[in-house]
Amino acid sequence: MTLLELEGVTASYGPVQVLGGVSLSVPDGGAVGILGANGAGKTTTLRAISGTVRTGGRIVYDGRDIRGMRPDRVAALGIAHVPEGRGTLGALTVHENLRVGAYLRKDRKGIATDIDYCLALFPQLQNRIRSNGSALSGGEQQMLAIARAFMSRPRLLLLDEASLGLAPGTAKSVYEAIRRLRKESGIAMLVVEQNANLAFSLVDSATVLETGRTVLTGSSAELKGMDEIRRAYLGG
Ligand SMILES: Nc1ncnc2c1ncn2[C@@H]1O[C@H](COP(=O)(O)OP(=O)(O)OP(=O)(O)O)[C@@H](O)[C@H]1O
Repeated sequence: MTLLELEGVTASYGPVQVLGGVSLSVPDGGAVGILGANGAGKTTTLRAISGTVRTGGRIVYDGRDIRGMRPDRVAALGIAHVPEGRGTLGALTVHENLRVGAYLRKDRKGIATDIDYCLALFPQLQNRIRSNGSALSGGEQQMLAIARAFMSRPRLLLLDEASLGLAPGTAKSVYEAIRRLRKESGIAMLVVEQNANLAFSLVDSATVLETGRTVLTGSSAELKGMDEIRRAYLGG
């Protein structure tokens, strides 16, 4: 079953149109990547879904058109966005950040269980549980941002450049945790990732954007076998 479908999505910042026709679909429980050069519109595509940029076209999630919906309503439908730059709350502790992620939930027991799960998924956070978000390393902040998104128990996770600015070993372990989260939770994922090797370690298929338009979609295996993809994204 298709969980999310974008058809001919356009988006503008003020008078400047930056998406001219993005189409992609994410199966329920699937993981899909968005590839593209700097400025191709990857981040804006995620913003179009979460309702933080003005959009046209069709964005259908779980059978309903969510285009133009307010971000808080989109979130309440089960879409969690981990933005580029992470967006953890620096003045709150790790524990408080996790609780903020669960703000719409009422199941206290489930929340406590899920906090334990996050700390098992990201053991570094366990030692930092009373530290402020601002005191964490870049890698720990990224882990916290993902964990906080999980705390809302989303059906779809929008993940923007989770490896940005991290040392290669840290980026790798963050992606290992995301793969585990995917396997254990079944959350569908739409993933923007500059490091295509990391992206392909997680996603089943990907869409390639060029100047705000979808130009190619294929399974990870198909795309990795294409010369132009290897040259542009895989360094080979
Ligand atoms: N807030 C904004 N106001 C105006 N223009 C913007 C804004 N954010 C992005 N843009 C422009 O929109 C275009 C698409 O940007 P976007 O960030 O979606 O691309 P991207 O593929 O995610 O690239 P990157 O990898 O560099 O983040 C770019 O030309 C960018 O300069």
